[in-house]
Order: sequence, then C-alpha cells, then structure tokens
Amino acid sequence: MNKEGRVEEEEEEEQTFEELGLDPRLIRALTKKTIDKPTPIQRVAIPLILEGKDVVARAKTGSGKTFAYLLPLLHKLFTQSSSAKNLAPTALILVPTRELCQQVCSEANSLIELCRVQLRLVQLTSSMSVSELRTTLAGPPEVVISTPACIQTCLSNGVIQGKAVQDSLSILILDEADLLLSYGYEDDLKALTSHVPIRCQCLLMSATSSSDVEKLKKLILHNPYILTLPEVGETKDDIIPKNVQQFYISCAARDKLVHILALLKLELVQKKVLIFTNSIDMSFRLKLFFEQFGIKSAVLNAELPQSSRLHILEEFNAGLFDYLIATDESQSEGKEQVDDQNGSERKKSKKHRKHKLDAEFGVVRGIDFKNVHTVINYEMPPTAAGYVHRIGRTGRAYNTGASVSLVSDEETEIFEEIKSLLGENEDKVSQFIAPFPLLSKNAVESLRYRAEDVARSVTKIAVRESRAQDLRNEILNSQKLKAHFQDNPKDLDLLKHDKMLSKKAPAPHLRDVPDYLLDPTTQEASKIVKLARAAMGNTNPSRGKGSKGRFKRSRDPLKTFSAEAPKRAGKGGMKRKVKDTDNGHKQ
Ligand SMILES: Nc1ncnc2c1ncn2[C@@H]1O[C@H](COP(=O)(O)OP(=O)(O)OP(=O)(O)O)[C@@H](O)[C@H]1O
Repeated sequence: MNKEGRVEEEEEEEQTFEELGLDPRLIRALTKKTIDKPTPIQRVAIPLILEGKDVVARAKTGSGKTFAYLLPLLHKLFTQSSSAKNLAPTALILVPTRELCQQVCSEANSLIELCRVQLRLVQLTSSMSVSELRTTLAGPPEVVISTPACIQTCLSNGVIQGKAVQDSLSILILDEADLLLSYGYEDDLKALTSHVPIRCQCLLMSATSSSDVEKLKKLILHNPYILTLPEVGETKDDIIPKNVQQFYISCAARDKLVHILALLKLELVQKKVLIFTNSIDMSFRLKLFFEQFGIKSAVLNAELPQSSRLHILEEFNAGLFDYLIATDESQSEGKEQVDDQNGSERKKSKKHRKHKLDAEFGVVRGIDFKNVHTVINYEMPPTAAGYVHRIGRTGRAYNTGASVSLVSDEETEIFEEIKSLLGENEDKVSQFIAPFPLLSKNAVESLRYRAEDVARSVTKIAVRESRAQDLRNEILNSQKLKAHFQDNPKDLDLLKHDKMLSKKAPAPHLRDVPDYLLDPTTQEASKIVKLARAAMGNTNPSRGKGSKGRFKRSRDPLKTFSAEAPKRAGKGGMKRKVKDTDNGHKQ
C-alpha cells in the first residue's frame, strides 16, 4: 500500500490470514467455516485496523466487508487486558437495519463460539423495551450491535451513560455507511458523536461512495486511511462484481408473467432465485400465479413482523425453498403501480397504505443471502443504485451468479440510466448487460395460453385476500417464533413460509409442462442449465457453505448456448454465438 492508502493488489495477492497477524483461534474458526484465504478488502483492511488506524473501506457488495472489520475487532478483544472495569461496551457496531443487526451478530457469534473465549456480544433493536435494553446491557457486554436510533434511545433514557461511553468505547464501526443517512439516522449519529472519545478508533464500511459517506467521514473519523481497491468503484465497469453475469429480456409489461414462468418452469435459470418486485401486491400476485404451476415460493417484505422476516431469511439461506419474492423498498408502497389483468392500464394504488411498514427493514441492503444464484428483476428498481444493491445479493464472495431483468417499455428510462451507470454508452455494443440468450420466442408462446388463463384467475381481490391472510398468519407465527427461537435459535423447521395461499390446488396439467409444448431448443437449454448446475455441485439446494459453486466459464450455458433454434436441431447449436434472439433483443 502506498501513502495514499491505495492497494497494490499484486504484492498482497498471496497473503494468508496467518500473515495478516490474526489470532490462531480466529483462523481455526475460519477454517471450520471453510474460509481459507482473505478477500482483497480483508487483506488490506485487517492489518490497518489491527494497527489502530481509522479506516474508510469501500468495497463492492459481497466482497467480505463484515469479516474485514469483525476479525481484527475480535482479535483485539481477545488480546486486550481486562484490568479496568468498563461501564459501557468497548465496541459499538452500527448498522442501518434490524436484519443486519441480526446478521452481523450471528456472524460474530459464529466466530467466537468456535474460539471458546469469554466475550459477550449483544444486539439491541428498537423493538426492545427500555427494561429489556437495560438487562441486555448489564455487565456490560464487550460488543454491542445496533442501529443508531436504538443507541440514541439508550442514551436518552439513561440506559447507557454518555460519560461511560466516553470512558469505555474504543472502537466504533459504521457498517453499510452509505445507507445510514438515507435511513434517517443523521441526528442520532450526531448525538452519539459528542460522546465518542478522540482516542476511539473509527471504521466506516460501505459498498458505494456517496456524499453521505463523505458527511459521515467528516462527522466521525480522524484522518482516516481511505481504502480504494483497484477493483472497487474506480471505473464504472466494476460496480457490479465481475463474477455476476447480467442479462435482460425486453417484453411488454403484460407479458412479464409468461416470461418469468418460462424462466422458472423450463428451468432456464439456476436456483436459488431471488425475485424482486416494487410492491407487496405484485409479490403476492406472483406467488399466487406460481402456485398454480406448482412452483413454491415465499414472500419477504417490510409489512411482515420482524421475527417472521428473520425466519424466512434463515429458511431461504438454509435452502428450504428455492424461490423468494422480495419487495425491497418500503417507501415504494403507496406509490405502487399495479397492472390490471390484461396489463393495458397502469394506475396508482394507495391500498394497503394503512399497513404499518417497518422503517428499519432492508431486504436488499447488506443482507447476506446465501447461495443465491440468480436475481430476477421482475420489475425494474426505481433507481440505478437500487439495481446495484439488488444484483449484489448474488455473486457473494467467491461465488458466481447471474441476473435477469425483465424490462418493459415503461421501464426503458431507468434501464438506460442503469446501463449508463454501468458504463455503457448509446452507440456501444452492450458489454455489461446482455440479452438473455436461453429463452426463445417459441418457448414463451408455448406457455402463453396457460399463463394468461391462470393470470386472469389471480384477481386483485385474490391478491388482497392472500396478502391479508399471510399477514395474519405471520403475526400469529411471529409470537410463537419469538418464544421458540429464544430457546432454539437453530431450529429452522417450525413453520413454513412457502406454503400455498391459494385455496385451489394446482391443476396437474399446469404442474408439469408436457413435452409437446417444449421446442427442442428450449429442452436443450434447460438440459444444459441442469448439467451446469450438477457440475457446480448445486443440485441440492440445502447444501451449506462448503458447496460454493465455483463457476467455470467454459461450462456456463449462458456463455456457450444460444436459444436461437439452430438450422438443424442438434448441429452446432451449442456453441453458436447469439446475435439476435427472437425475443426481439439485439446483442
Ligand atoms: N475470505 C472469505 N472467503 C470466502 N468467503 C468469505 C470470505 N469472507 C467473507 N466471506 C463470505 O462472503 C459473503 C459476503 O460477505 P459480506 O456479507 O461481508 O459482504 P459485504 O461486502 O458486506 O456485502 P454487502 O455490501 O452486500 O453487505 C458472506 O457469506 C461471508 O461469509
């Protein structure tokens, strides 16, 4: 690293965790998690943090930022002398959402569990009462993971004394710093900084650089090292990790259902699949639609109680179901656009505004979905930054992934904005986001009749009823879940979130697509996707971390296969390059 804090990656490429100077117990814990070499951000950040430097680390989604600060933090706590009795925690990790609190806390606990040390890590969230906060903070624990709003509640209620923070706090970490201000935590953070002592080491981790990050840097850090990795944010082409292949399909809004049905039912994308919609109603519409074709899925959104959300995430991560439909922006609710049944009109709906949405919820932001191979944008996100965060849920760490965006005419503007953020200009051939090559027009048409028939049965009333029913169930579940998970944090099988909502069982002829409906090209494409999945060791969705598919490009069907029917089936179709797919997309 030179004086400006830049990383010369080649020099440090081969460094191991041992060489970074970490405690052997932590290295053993990593090995048990089958993590054997540091990611680039970890190689650079860990030594600096161990030296006590203030650090601003910017690294792409999924690049391993959490361990980049947790490992040196735990190392320091393992080795520090415990002579002085602190009245407040030694380390404070602030994150924007409760889901992240939970995630960071369980990542940290999974490391220390294996190290057998006396160290207490707790999470505090705004759902806790003052007396719960007081009990949790008794001791005090060495590390607190929380949101800025909750820490402010603790300070203003005297649960934590400002003076005690000044005496005890030695490390403050702001994770997902680019999001903290957008979640409205500015005042809470300002109130906290007056208690943060000058000697306190401050770390700021973020996926993107923005004026908010600059603001926070000025507010909290003292002359920090700014880590600018060569592969991060310097040029536009590296905003999305290179191991994620991005595709799009242009289609009319009313044809999106038949397109997504073809993608899933004909198995043209790899599982697990995370599907994004912009409204909760749309996610239920999709779930009900899928059910009729025997495709099981679960929905995740800001309306659900927190314990249900955590449970859904845990089940999905554990591989108990393959399709998760997420609505990522709580703010988008109320502004939602709902297609009517034939999709010809779009109108604003203010229904369900009355449902309380959790402001501390963030599906997309920073959540570490495990082994998601494909992200589908069923609806394009409202902003280009939203696109980056959505796509960042796949291709985490050394895994590979793909994204498929369904783009309607109405979404062309945002799609252009995304392409220009990725670095494409109008006359250039698409480099970063290409037409999806495996779906032929014939394949879509073969399913059209069935899809449209089922779509008609998924009426707005059906959607509304299912949404209300699901919410009622989840509220009931959440009470049980809360109690249950306190006693059995690892028990994942209590309740199912991918259960059928529709009263009508799927008709057998919709469950299985008969052969006569499949054209040979699609059959071939689907076979290749399955083979690739098998080659990647990705046939069993419930395989754990050890099964990370290292995707060889030569085996990647998206790179080697064209859906365009070869002149003669079976001859040369496998390697032909896509020029113009029959979805009408040019490459
Ligand atoms: N050195 C490593 N080798 C392999 N996997 C790793 C390594 N470090 C972390 N991981 C795994 O990579 C995944 C992504 O890590 P993490 O959540 O820290 O990413 P991130 O940079 O914080 O992403 P985001 O900005 O989206 O929050 C996690 O599942 C984590 O366990």
